[in-house]
Amino acid sequence: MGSPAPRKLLVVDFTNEELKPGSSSWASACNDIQRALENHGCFIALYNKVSPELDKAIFQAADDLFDLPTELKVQNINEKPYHGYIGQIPFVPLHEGLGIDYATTLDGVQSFTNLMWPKGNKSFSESSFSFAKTVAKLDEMVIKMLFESYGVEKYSDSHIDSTRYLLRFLKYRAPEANETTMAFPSHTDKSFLTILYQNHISGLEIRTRDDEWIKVDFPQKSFVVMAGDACQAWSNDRVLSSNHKVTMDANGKETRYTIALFSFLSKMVQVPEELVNDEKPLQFKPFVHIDLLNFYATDQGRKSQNILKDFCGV
Ligand SMILES: O=C(O)CCC(=O)C(=O)O
Ligand SMILES: [Fe+2]
Repeated sequence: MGSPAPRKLLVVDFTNEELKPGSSSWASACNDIQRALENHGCFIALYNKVSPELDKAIFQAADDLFDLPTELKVQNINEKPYHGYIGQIPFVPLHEGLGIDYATTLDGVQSFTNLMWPKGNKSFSESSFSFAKTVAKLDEMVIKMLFESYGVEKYSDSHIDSTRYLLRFLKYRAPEANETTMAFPSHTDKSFLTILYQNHISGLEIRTRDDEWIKVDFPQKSFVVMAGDACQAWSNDRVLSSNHKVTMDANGKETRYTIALFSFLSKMVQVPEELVNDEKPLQFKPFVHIDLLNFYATDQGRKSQNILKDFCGV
């Protein structure tokens, strides 16, 4: 057994202009990212490409979206599980969320915007599109670094080319007196990576490998980058897709918003042969990414204590 993972999350500084492939800061960031994703399944990214204007606009967009009548919001339907409207759930009363599929394409953002605002909403569509594109750049950089850290950078371009992004607007209202503070129950993400951006209200907690829950207080304007189950499978069980949940402060008065970018692969999720050896024999069979979500949406999938083993274990 190795030593226990440190309780503090690693911070990776993407604002460093020297962070270019081939530089020493790039190489050490690659190692840091691998270690963080293996130990905790997530890290904090300092990334300054979201301007103060875009930051303001994206939370304004969230306000405008959640202010719409419920009858309209429930029309955000997607055949892919957990992609559309989620809310009005009695045991998760604080939470509501909506998702823009194909959020880094104009078509994806336009069709969502037109569904919610038949007369259009330029500021909503522009800020959502711009935010998704900007955060997807961070996602791409993390993929490049993670792949390089494992010596399989030759696969990163084809991985990036077949990535689809889902942008979710997540709202957690403050609990009323004597109401539950559990705002989003414990789960692992089914994505490859998830990148979270929050307003000034925290609430995210993650469970470490040693089964300890840690509160994630990330500096304002920074991001949490988290590995999903597909990344854990791809890495042949090296990376951790950590359990996480959202808990609101019982005495808090303000709404928490999270804008989350989830990445999914449109090609097979497959362990690179370089990550299989005698010490680490193949753990998972190749699978179609969306089938993992479809499995999770079944009774068996939801009850599973080890979804990857049950879904695609060798
Ligand atoms: O709001 C957050 O910080 C976490 C959201 C989350 O875990 C999810 O949508 O999968
Ligand atoms: Fe999550």
